[in-house]
Formats: sequence, C-alpha cells, structure tokens
Amino acid sequence: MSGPAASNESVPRRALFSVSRTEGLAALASELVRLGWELWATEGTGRHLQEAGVPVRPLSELTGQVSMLGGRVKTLHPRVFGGVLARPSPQDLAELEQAGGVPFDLVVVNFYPFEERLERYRSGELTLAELVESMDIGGPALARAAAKNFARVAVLTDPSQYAAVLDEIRHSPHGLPADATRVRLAAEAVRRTARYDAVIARALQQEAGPPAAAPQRVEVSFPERLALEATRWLVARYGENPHQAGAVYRVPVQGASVPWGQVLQGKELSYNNVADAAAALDLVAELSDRPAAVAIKHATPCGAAVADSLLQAYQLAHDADPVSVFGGVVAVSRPVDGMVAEAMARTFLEVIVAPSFEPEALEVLSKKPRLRLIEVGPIEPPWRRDGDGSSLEVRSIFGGLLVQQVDAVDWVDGELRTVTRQSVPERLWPDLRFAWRVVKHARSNAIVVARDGQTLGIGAGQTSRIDAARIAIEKAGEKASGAVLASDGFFPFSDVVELAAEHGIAAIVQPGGSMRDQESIAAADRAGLAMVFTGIRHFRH
Ligand SMILES: NC(=O)c1ncn([C@@H]2O[C@H](COP(=O)(O)O)[C@@H](O)[C@H]2O)c1NC=O
Repeated sequence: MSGPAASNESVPRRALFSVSRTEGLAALASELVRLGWELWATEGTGRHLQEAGVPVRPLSELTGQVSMLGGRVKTLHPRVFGGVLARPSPQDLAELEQAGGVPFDLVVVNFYPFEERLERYRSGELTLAELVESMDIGGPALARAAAKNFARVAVLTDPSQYAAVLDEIRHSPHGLPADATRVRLAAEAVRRTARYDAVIARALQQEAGPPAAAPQRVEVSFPERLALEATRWLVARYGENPHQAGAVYRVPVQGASVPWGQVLQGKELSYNNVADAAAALDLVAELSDRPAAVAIKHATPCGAAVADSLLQAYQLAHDADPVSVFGGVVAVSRPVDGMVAEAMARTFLEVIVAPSFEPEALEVLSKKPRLRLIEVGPIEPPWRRDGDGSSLEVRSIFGGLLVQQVDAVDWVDGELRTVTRQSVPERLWPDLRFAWRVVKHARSNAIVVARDGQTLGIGAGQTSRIDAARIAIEKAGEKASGAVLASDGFFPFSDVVELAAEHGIAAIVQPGGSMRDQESIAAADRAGLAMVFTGIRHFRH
C-alpha cells in the first residue's frame, strides 16, 4: 500500500502544521511520520499532535522565537516563510539555508474561526476586542505563500482534502501530490483566504456603520460617438427561441458578473440561462449584506430571502414559491457549502450562481452533471460596487441603443418619510427594506409582499398596479396578514392600499409622488396602516 517515503533518504519531506480545526489531523500526521516525513507545528497544534502520540518539532526551535503578542506573531518569520516560499532553485535553497530555514513540502493550515466568533460577538457573548483577536493573520499568509509556491509545495486548507492527498502522497514516486493536484489545492487555498477576508471585510464594514449611499444623481456625460468594445464569451445553441441564433459578449466591469464568472460544471449555458443568471445575480447582490438566496424564472424573481445562515435563506427562498422555483435559476450571496448543496440538489434547478462552491458542495452537486454552476467571486451590493454612480447600462432597440446609469441606489435613511399617523413598528423595518430591494428587481408594475426576510408574493410585469398587487397578495394568501408590501412606483389611486388593508398588510413602502397621494394616505390612516415614502422610484422594464 505504501509508496516511496521521500525523494531522498537523507532529506526528508517536511510538513508544517498550524490549525484551529484539528479533525483528521492526527491520522494525517501519523501516516506522514510513518512515510518518513518530518513534522513541524505551531504551539497548540503541536500539543494536539503530541497528545495523539505523533512526534512533531515546535516551530520555535526553527525560529528561536516563541509565539509573541498573545499569538499575534507565531509563524511570521523569515525562516518559516522562506521555507514555504523558496523556489526549488539552488539559489533560493542556498539563501534559505544561510538564513537558517528549511524547505517545507507541505503546509497544513486552517484559520481562526472568525465567522463562528462573529456570531458570538453579535449575540453579545464576545467583545469587539475579542472578535478582532480571531482575525487570523499568519494562517492566511501561510496559505497564500504555499499557494504561490505550488511548483514545489502542497497546501491543505480543509480536513476534507486530507484523505485523497495522503493517498496521492503514498502512491507518488516523489512522495508528493501530483502537479495538477498542487495547483488545484493552491486555487482552493486562495479561494478560502478570499472568502475569509470577505467575511472580515463585511463585519468591519458593519461595525463602521452603513456605507454612504451612492449619490442619487451623478452627472455623467454621454459621448457624441459611442464605441463599444466587447469580446465574445460564448455562442449559445440558440437565442431566446430555437429559431434565433444567440451569443453572449463580455464587456469590462468591476465586481462579480456572470460573463466573467467561472463555469464549474453543467450542460452548456443557454442564452436564457445567462440572462436569468444575470438577473439572479443582480437581485442577490442587492441583498448581499446578509446571507441571501433568490430564485428567478423568466427574468423575474419568484422567491427571495435573507436569513442568518445561507441554508435558512435558501430554504426560505425555495419555499416562497415551491412551484415556480422548479427549473429556476438560483443565486446566493455566500459560498455554497455541503449542506446548502444538499438542499439545492433536492430541486430541479437550471443554474446556480454563487461567490464560490466549497469542495464538499461540488461533490454533492457533481451528482447532477447537467446543473450549471457559475462561480463569480465575492458579491457586493450595487451601491457599494458602483459607489460613484457612473456605471452605464446599454439596451438595444431596433435602430438604436438606450444608455443610462445603472440603478445602483438604495433607499436613503434620512430621506424616508412616514406619511401615516401609524409609524412603522421597529420589527418591520428590516422587512420593508428587504421588500423594497426585491421590488427594484421585478418588472414594472411590481408589488412585493414579504415577511420575516422572505417574499410571500411577487406580482410583476403588470400593466396596472392593482393587478400586480392582487397577484402578490393572492400568492401570499393568509400570510399577508402582518406582512409588508413594497411598490416600485407610486399609487395613482387608493385601491392598492385598500386591498392591502383588507388582507391585513401592516406596512407599505412606495416612492410617493402621485397627485393623489393624499387619498392613499387617508386610506392607510383609516385602516391603521403605516406607510413610508422613499422619494425614489425603481421602474424596471
Ligand atoms: N500570527 C501568526 O503568525 C499565525 N500563524 C498561524 N496562525 C494561526 O494559528 C492557528 C494555530 O495556532 P496554534 O497551533 O498555536 O493553536 C492556526 O489557525 C493558524 O492559522 C497565526 N495566528 C494568527 O495570525
């Protein structure tokens, strides 16, 4: 069963261990020792291995420096980073030796559990200073360094990788994972550090308070002649219908987008898939300051939800309209893990768009080889992505192009006006904002009914607002009572408010600005309903 232990008996293979999650570690380490490897570890990791009876050398023996500043500096030392980053060239190896370092062939690292501790901070169990201490510095630095040096070093950043890599080491003539495996592990490592930093960035941003909303009116100048530079991304089997040819072109953008995403698996993307995936990404980006999930059918949302975890958000978005989601396109705001993937695999979906897919998720979803997975990298709300409001979007009509600024604005807290006697109960504000963000992405006339971070009914693409409201309220059914309602445009008559009141809607958000606003306000007051004007309209045609 065992392969060669090392390329050269006198120079053992070396591994550096520094982990927070110890599952599977002792089994990996003891097998490496059996294969003749020399193991080094940071303090806590070393203790865990020694207790399991695995011989390991403390890193301080190499650096001559014990961990300092309460653990803030452990591995950050030229002898450690030199040992990871030295290329296999005689010059690098000589330089490393002169500095007193040794080359590492394998780095096994996982990071302080920032996300878990963030939850504990939010529940008041930890202070901000304690949370800050769980921001891992050395671990991600080690992972990135090892990833950069994939030519010589393998990096394991998750226990799920141990068994397969160990197997490759056993059977490899050089006692190392294959070249392609090292590159794949490097990609996974960098994806993990990116995700880790994205979580920290979001937490810090929340600590700093809400970002300044994009200015609502930024002067943009439209050039006399418009030169469009686009590169063909794919030629689809056909366009919107089988008798139409279709293709998709890429244009340069900042931030996550479908055409610049990576298609990880699945049947070839169709023209409609790309259009729906882009609509799904647009909507989920709008909700991405929380774990969020959305489902799109024919460019229209059929379900959207935000929650404390992505799994919850996905289930809520799915359950928002379990009939329509069938054959839909789903987008989520956080990386898909194994559990979310299991839930997704229970429904027939056409496409899933996500910042990333964890290896366990890819394994689960690989059992649905036709399902298309698009990895787009970290997703940000449009008002953060398009902070200066200068991005333009282009639509073609017969004989021309329509060009406008992207609709990147969110509501501005200071400009909201409660126009009714009844004010909005504190607990309904998050739902009002959520419904407002969703209605922005539904075709006009659009009405969204929502409650507890879940859409209950979406009426979209209607030629009259009252029809949109009827559809949304009918879909919501009995759950409409106590829910909130958002409208992408103002109410020309009081009929929508009256219908909402009949079904027990508790609060309404709409732009305001109709000549007959007063009639809608009076209807809301008669029903004891709260209504808020945003002063912003979100038509989408
Ligand atoms: N500061 C450093 O130099 C450093 N180097 C590695 N770490 C992390 O410390 C943890 C392991 O430390 P220990 O073995 O002492 O329990 C790992 O999660 C690793 O990602 C560090 N911790 C924080 O940045």
